[in-house]
Amino acid sequence: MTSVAPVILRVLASSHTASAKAGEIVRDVMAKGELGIVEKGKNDLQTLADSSAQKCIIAALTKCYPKATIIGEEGQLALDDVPEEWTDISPNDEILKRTCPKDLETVKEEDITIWVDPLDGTKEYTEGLVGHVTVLIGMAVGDNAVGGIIHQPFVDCNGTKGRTIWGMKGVGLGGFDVRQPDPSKFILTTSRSHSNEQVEKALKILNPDEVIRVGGAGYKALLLLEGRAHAYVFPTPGTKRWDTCAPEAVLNAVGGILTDSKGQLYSYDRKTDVNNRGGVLAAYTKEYHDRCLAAFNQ
Ligand SMILES: Nc1ncnc2c1ncn2[C@@H]1O[C@H](COP(=O)(O)OS(=O)(=O)O)[C@@H](OP(=O)(O)O)[C@H]1O
Ligand SMILES: [Mg+2]
Ligand SMILES: [Mg+2]
Ligand SMILES: [Mg+2]
Repeated sequence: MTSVAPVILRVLASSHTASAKAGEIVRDVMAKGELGIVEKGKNDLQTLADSSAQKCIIAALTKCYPKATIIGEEGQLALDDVPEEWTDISPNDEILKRTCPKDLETVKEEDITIWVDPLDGTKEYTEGLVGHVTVLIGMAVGDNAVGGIIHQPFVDCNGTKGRTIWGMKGVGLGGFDVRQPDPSKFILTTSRSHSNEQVEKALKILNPDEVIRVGGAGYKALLLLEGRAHAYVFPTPGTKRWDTCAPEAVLNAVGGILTDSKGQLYSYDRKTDVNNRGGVLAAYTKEYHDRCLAAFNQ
């Protein structure tokens, strides 16, 4: 009899495939050109791609893991019109072959909370800045973000459309080569479309050599892992738990950190308030996270 991988690894492996399917949907909506933009709130958009990609991910993961809790940015969407092929996913083999960390081996399906942001960087998507767009699927056990997928629908990888980066603490990172940032520089990344006075004040205090303004929490986390920025700074409310769960887990997989702007970890428990009220401060290394905290506390 072949042994079955622990459920947390299987959820990560299935999420890998679901994110790629969602990415295909995001590309298809863009190719058809009918985005169906609706304004959910102030400077907060939803398109047909956001809702369709969420339906795909939630329908697929619910089918495989009915006892897990799944929370999606776009709320409760009816799943009765989801085409069969959107849910016909097989888990990623490379992830299934990995050794599960001891402390996650006994996690049960019902202990897992899955945070889904079907399209991170919607504002940028509607403006054609598709390189900023990611599909985010984060896995939490109790308060902790333990696994994450960051899928880039518009980045090609080895001849296939879309690139999927995955991470799990104690397992590592896949789909991406991390690079250290230039130690002689200090480069920050922040929001392109949701900045405000508080953010600009913090950037001034940190006095960076450069500020890279891009869309999406997922894309900003990738800039950290690519060594293009030293810290992700957004010291104001706006992002939600589905924006940060996957980026936090992926950063954690290689020793990175994501907290609020005071250095406090967020809880990803299913019952938590979804708002990241304390903002976001993230870095690939503790050194740069500490440097920002020290500057804020002066
Ligand atoms: N003020 C405000 N109001 C509503 N929503 C907000 C706000 N600030 C950030 N966000 C959401 O956070 C996601 C990332 O946005 P940004 O890249 O602009 O900013 S951030 O620096 O990552 O916070 C992005 O998520 P998606 O909705 O998934 O695209 C934003 O909608
Ligand atoms: Mg949104
Ligand atoms: Mg988002
Ligand atoms: Mg979104």
